[in-house]
Amino acid sequence: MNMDQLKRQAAARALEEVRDGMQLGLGTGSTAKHFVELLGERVAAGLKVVGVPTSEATRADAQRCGVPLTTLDEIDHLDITVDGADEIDPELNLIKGGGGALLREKIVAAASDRMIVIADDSKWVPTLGKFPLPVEVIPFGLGATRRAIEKAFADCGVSGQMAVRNAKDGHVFVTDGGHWIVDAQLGRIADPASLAKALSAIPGVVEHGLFIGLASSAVLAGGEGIRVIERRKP
Ligand SMILES: O=C(CO)[C@H](O)[C@H](O)COP(=O)(O)O
Repeated sequence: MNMDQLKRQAAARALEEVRDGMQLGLGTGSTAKHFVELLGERVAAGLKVVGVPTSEATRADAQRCGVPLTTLDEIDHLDITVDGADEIDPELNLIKGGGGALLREKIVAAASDRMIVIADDSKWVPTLGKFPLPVEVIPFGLGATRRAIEKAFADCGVSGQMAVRNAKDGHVFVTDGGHWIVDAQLGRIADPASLAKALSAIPGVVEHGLFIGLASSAVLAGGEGIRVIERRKP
């Protein structure tokens, strides 16, 4: 089974948790796209749900698949968000933002009763950090923000190269919110919760890709089948 089939399997398993009448957060990325497509098939067959997309790309996919959409201004909570991840550790802390949608993804996940992470099992890691950590920043004052980020890294015992993300056309990648992303190659993040806190305190940082304590469960599809991992209660 190839990677894409594994992603679809994980998405199909998460879909089993969806019930009639639910309000859903719709993630971003290739795995989340499978979920939106499968959800669209269920909607066509009569399932009643509404979704809040975490990016303009997912909005377009959901519209194409016939999934009714709403906003977090029109409803007061979401039952489940289903989203992918770039890395998942055994505490179900995540690195997200490889697709650049981390800000809306975090807002939507935080507004949800449950967040189900769907992935092929290559995303499962003992410690976060091999995947470059995305930090969404305001372009104004970027030099000062970068220095503050470097200090936060040093205070948290990590270091690594940072680069402003470019889009495929070679221009700076601009998020749906009009911000830039700095990707940081940290290698190993021993204490992701402390780093998340330190980054959140920097004025020019809009959001970062560390999702701490947000995921309720992870559905991992691999060659041996599907594993569902529930987050341990604190
Ligand atoms: O965080 C994300 C987008 O901002 C994605 O969920 C993450 O990058 C995983 O993507 P994929 O399912 O394509 O591997």
